[in-house]
Amino acid sequence: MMKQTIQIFARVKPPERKQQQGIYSIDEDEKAAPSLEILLPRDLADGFVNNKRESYKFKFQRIFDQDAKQDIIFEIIAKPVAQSVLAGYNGTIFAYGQTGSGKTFTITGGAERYSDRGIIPRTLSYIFEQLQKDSSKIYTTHISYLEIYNECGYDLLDPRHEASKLEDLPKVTILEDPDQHIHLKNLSLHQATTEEEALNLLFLGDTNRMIAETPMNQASTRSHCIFTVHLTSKEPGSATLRRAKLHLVDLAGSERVAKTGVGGLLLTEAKYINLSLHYLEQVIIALSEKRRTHIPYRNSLMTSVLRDSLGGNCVTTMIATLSLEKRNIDESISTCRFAQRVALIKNEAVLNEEIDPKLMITRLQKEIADLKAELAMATGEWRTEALTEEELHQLEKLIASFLEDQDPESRLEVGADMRKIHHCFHHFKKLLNDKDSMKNTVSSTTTHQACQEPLKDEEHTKLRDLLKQRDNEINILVNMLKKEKKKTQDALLLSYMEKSDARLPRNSPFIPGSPAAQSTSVPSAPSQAQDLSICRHRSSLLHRKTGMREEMSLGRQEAFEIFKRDHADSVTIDDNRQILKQRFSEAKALGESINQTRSKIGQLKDAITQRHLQQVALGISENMAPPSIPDLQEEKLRSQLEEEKTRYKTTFMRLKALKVEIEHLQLLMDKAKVKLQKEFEVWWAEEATNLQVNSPATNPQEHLKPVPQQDQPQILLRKSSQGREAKDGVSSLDICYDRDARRILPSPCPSQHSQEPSSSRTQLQDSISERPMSSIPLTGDSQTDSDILAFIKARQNVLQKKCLGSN
Ligand SMILES: Nc1ncnc2c1ncn2[C@@H]1O[C@H](COP(=O)(O)OP(=O)(O)OP(=O)(O)O)[C@@H](O)[C@H]1O
Repeated sequence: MMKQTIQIFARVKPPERKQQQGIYSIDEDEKAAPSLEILLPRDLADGFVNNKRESYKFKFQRIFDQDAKQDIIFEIIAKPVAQSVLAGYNGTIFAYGQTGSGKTFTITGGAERYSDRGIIPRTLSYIFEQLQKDSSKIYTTHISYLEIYNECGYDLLDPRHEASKLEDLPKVTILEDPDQHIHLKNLSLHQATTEEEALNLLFLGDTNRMIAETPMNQASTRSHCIFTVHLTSKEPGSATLRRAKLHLVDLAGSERVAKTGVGGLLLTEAKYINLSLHYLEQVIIALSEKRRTHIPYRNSLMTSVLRDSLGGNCVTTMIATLSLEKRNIDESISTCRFAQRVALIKNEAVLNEEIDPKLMITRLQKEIADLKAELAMATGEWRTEALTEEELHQLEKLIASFLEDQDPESRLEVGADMRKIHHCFHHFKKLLNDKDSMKNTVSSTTTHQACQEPLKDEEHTKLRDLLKQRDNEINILVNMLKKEKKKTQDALLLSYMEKSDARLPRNSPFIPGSPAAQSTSVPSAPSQAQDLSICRHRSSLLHRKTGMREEMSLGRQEAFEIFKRDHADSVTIDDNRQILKQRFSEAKALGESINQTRSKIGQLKDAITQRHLQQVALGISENMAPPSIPDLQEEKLRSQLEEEKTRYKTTFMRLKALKVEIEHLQLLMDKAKVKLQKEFEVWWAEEATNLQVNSPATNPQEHLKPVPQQDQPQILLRKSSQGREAKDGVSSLDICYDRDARRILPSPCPSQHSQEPSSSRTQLQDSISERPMSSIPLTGDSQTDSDILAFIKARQNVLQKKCLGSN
């Protein structure tokens, strides 16, 4: 049992603006625990009713200042909890703090850089690495991802997320068994056999969360997310199962309704925006007060789910995230106060062991059968019916293994069944008789041989050499067999890589035929299948949920391209694309180096075998026994072989790590793309509605009105995919909503995108950019019209920005 209070850590986020001096200080010198002192600026301190304090001091297990990197956070905070979980204890890490203080950054990680990955991906990586190392147990890992929004639970990994709105999905509800254990109905568990599979599940959940969010409902700041790793372990042959859960929790923003600031009531009476957090606070208060017996866990879904983590069977850690700027001082003090209360809560973590019911039943059945037989013997009621075929077969097997067993202490256990005991005696009698008759035959043969001439010494040596030669041949054959086996494994791996990495760029080091593909270990068949299905699921999700670019009309695609180019995230996507390219070429180089090392190893092995054969052959031809000291040249070859093997191992590990990084970067890029496309869809819908409402041309009659030639930018709608012809009155080709649009539409100011100056084009562009939207003739087809308007708007926005930028 591990008795421990909840560990509390603080992490200060780097400021968005220039650092304000003197708002806080960290005292690391204090021996027991470092302390964080928050200093109230004079103007704020005066505002606190009945409170002239100018500073507040809080103790934490450890305080991480602004420059603390994600790897340190993992090492100090998450790794010990992960280690407890691997040992069979439950673990929880939760981040608590106001909106924007860095909870998601700490728990999941930043969306930009690989080095920014947070506690979840790093913990997954660590856990799978440890599982791989430990062959003494059989482990099974499952993942679940729960979101609690407005006191309702949603399964972020529910495949129906694709097709349904959040509200339409079945809610996750609590079931409590008679032992007061909590079970969650409608929360799916997904097996993950590798780190990559687990990361894909994390990505799926995050994407589902992002997609369900609307501008009206910024769920990410108001919802709680609980990513859980369920780990089961068992020693081979044992009936005892160990189950442990690791909850990684990103809570909603902890800000309060009454952000009174100077006004006063703050810190004591202010109410949480979030009901679940309010109930969480009540549970924490109840737990931290010694005399309280009733803890109101049942009040909310979140406190019910986290029941074990708070005052129960769990190793729990809290990270207080702080955005220590002047405007956030009140919230920061609240967060620290909350943490101090949490630190008083004692948990008792126990190993969660249970007996595998199937194995237990078999064991008990056997025990019952044995006891029945013993009873029958004791009461003299022997069973008289003949042993069945199956029973006889089992008995023969038992006898055979008993006879084969070299251990003199071994026993033949047949239970208290006289029929079986009799059968054993019969068997042994028969064996004894057979042995006697064999002895007679053998002794007559040996007498006959003894009469023959004794074998000559020379013949002995020859036979011995022949034996050695055969040994060598066998060795060579075994090596050949090993090589063939390796080739088959490589072929399997290639086909796996071919499927799973079909989305990697052409120069991917993991594509079939590339060196790296031949050197990675072969994943198990079920894992491949699941992996592939997750990848497919991920990309289909990307397309379906975000309006699918291939389904966009051409105008909309064009507008999307402009929107994308102008979006702040496009820089991140481009940066990551560059890094990804670099990583690919690094991986390619590593793959090539691995391939070279592999062939070198093969050559060295061949050379060693040859050298060995030569030595043996020499011995045979010169009729000499092989030398007892090792051959020097062979020794040299062997040490070279060892060096190459070490090089192979190191390069292979580097390639493996690089592959994880590449996968992660791809996930980040996918995520950024989903976000971008989602934002575009929102913008598009808004713009189309606004423009259609404002534009007189939305009147179906309006577009038929003749427009004076000189006033009118003439528009040709060439929807090539539909083969639709240009409409009357809008027939000359000035603006074209196809792939050539950017070539035909010039910018009003010189830009990188339009390098061909043309006076007529400039005129045209001027007329478009200056013209109110309402004067642009439309087609009457609402879909097409919204394409036109949104496109022109997007284009104008970009052009205006560019002009501003260049002026
Ligand atoms: N330690 C840090 N280093 C660098 N950037 C950080 C750090 N912490 C947070 N950020 C950045 O600050 C912004 C807000 O952080 P984050 O989204 O993690 O806050 P949050 O507390 O989860 O907010 P919410 O309650 O809205 O979910 C993000 O852009 C994030 O990348």
